Amino acid sequence: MSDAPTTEYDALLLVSFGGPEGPDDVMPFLENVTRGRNVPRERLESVAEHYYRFGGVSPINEQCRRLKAAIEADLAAHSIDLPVYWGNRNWTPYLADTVRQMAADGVRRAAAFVTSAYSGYSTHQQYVEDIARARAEVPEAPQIDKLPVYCRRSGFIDPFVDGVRDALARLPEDARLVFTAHSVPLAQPGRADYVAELQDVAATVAERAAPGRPWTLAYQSRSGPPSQPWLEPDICDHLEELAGQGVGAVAVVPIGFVSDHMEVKYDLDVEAADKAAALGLRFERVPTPSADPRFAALPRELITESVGAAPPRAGR
Ligand SMILES: CC1=C(CCC(=O)O)c2cc3nc(cc4[nH]c(cc5[nH]c(cc1n2)c(C)c5CCC(=O)O)c(CCC(=O)O)c4C)C(CCC(=O)O)=C3C
Ligand SMILES: [Fe+2]
Repeated sequence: MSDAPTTEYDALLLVSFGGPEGPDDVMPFLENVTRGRNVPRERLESVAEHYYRFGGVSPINEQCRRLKAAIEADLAAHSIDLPVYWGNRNWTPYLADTVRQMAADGVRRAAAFVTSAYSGYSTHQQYVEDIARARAEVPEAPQIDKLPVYCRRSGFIDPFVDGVRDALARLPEDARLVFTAHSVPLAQPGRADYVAELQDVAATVAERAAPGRPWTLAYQSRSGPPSQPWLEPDICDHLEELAGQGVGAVAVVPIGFVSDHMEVKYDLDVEAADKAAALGLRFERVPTPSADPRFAALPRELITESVGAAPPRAGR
């Protein structure tokens, strides 16, 4: 036994959504994501096209590899000896396989950092359920605690603040800020908490990066049957409305995402950017936190706080 203070955790598990890594992965991935969900066939086919346009490769896995490396670098810089594992809900490396490996390595209790910052069903509870399902598949699975929702933490907010300042510096004085997040059905459990957090994050980023500048919150990437109401306004409809009001430039801030997922690369960088061009709107898309060292420090900060003591030092 060492005298160093110990954490209750003996591993960190990075949990993400998962995405295809080639054209043959696209349909099986989409089937994994939508199993038991009410997503129309036409929607699946058009989303498949978004992936094919990028060679069937989602940016999310490379983002996870970079984030994992940045988290490892942060832990090492703080002399914290905690192995980092990575598992996905919907594609390889699957959560259950990672949990099996953790059990084989003797991990007893892990903290989970998920690549989604907010409360709500799609953004929080679904991750908790999928972690539980993966554990149920593995004999002697370690205990896995999801770390708290972190959307209000500076490690998440600060990179957006910097990005907004940079984007506005490239745009005319009257540019508007448009925050955007993934839409969800109005009936989805936890929707009110999700929206309240988004409004709070948007207000905080706007106030810090551009006090007094008008801003709005829009939604993107709607799916589900058209009869079902989802959070609005849609970003493209909203751009049209702004152009109609005489606005000439927008900085679009994807606060609903931690990295450049396909929803950012296609729904914003292609679809919304094309829409803006057609409307004669100047358009800048602000970067996501991605592998920013401030963001990569969050797992360590959250673990340290949850334990109320310093994590173990290397070489214990
Ligand atoms: C709130 C939210 C986030 C943000 C929080 C978080 O980051 O987790 C998010 C992230 C993501 N969603 C992703 C992909 C997909 N989501 C789908 C479908 C859906 N998303 C929903 C919500 C969210 N989704 C909902 C309510 C549905 C309807 C079906 C259902 O209720 O489940 C579908 C099916 C096709 C379609 O319907 O669009 C796909 C392919 C990827 C990977 C992207 C990549 O490859 O880079 C990521 C990061
Ligand atoms: Fe999604």
